[in-house]
Amino acid sequence: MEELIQMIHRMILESLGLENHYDSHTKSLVNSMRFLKYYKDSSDNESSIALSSHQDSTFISIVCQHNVEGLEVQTLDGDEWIHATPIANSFTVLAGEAFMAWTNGRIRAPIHQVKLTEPIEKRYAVVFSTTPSFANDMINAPEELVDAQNPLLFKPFKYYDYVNVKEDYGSLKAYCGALVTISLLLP
Ligand SMILES: O=C(O)CCC(=O)C(=O)O
Ligand SMILES: [Fe+2]
Repeated sequence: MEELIQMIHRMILESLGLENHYDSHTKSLVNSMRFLKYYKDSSDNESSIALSSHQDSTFISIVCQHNVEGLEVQTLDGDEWIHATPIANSFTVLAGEAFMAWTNGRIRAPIHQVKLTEPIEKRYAVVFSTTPSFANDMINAPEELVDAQNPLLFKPFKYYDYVNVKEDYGSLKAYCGALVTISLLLP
């Protein structure tokens, strides 16, 4: 799994022309694995939200749904939820806020949720994630990704400081979004 995660990081960095950052970037990662179990009340005939909508804080999360659907990803315009239908022998990869900030918004952290619909009563999932290491958790977009057309979107921040207060702020933008000034040229 670690190999797969590293490969995904490499593919993202290569697609952004950041090969020279690969070694320092991968050295600053830690891997984690979570086992999740969801229940739906059997008296509840409607679909129910088992995990409310959120953006992951991580760099990436690899979700294995064990062939029981439920993961839904919101479209960018916020109008629709796309079902991430489980496919045998495959995983769903989600980018998180750490990657969104580090790539200066090139990689988006989608809003997602878990919804259980009839007849599902129980669901297991395994999530493998990468986050910054405790020793080096500063998230600072490489200068190659910041220019006049792509101003810095998030001020440099310490990842674990943010994770500790994430619930109070509600979004990374509210925590450290950089002010984008728009100058109007009046005639
Ligand atoms: O259970 C899933 O499919 C997704 C879990 C998830 O989004 C999370 O743990 O952050
Ligand atoms: Fe998530």
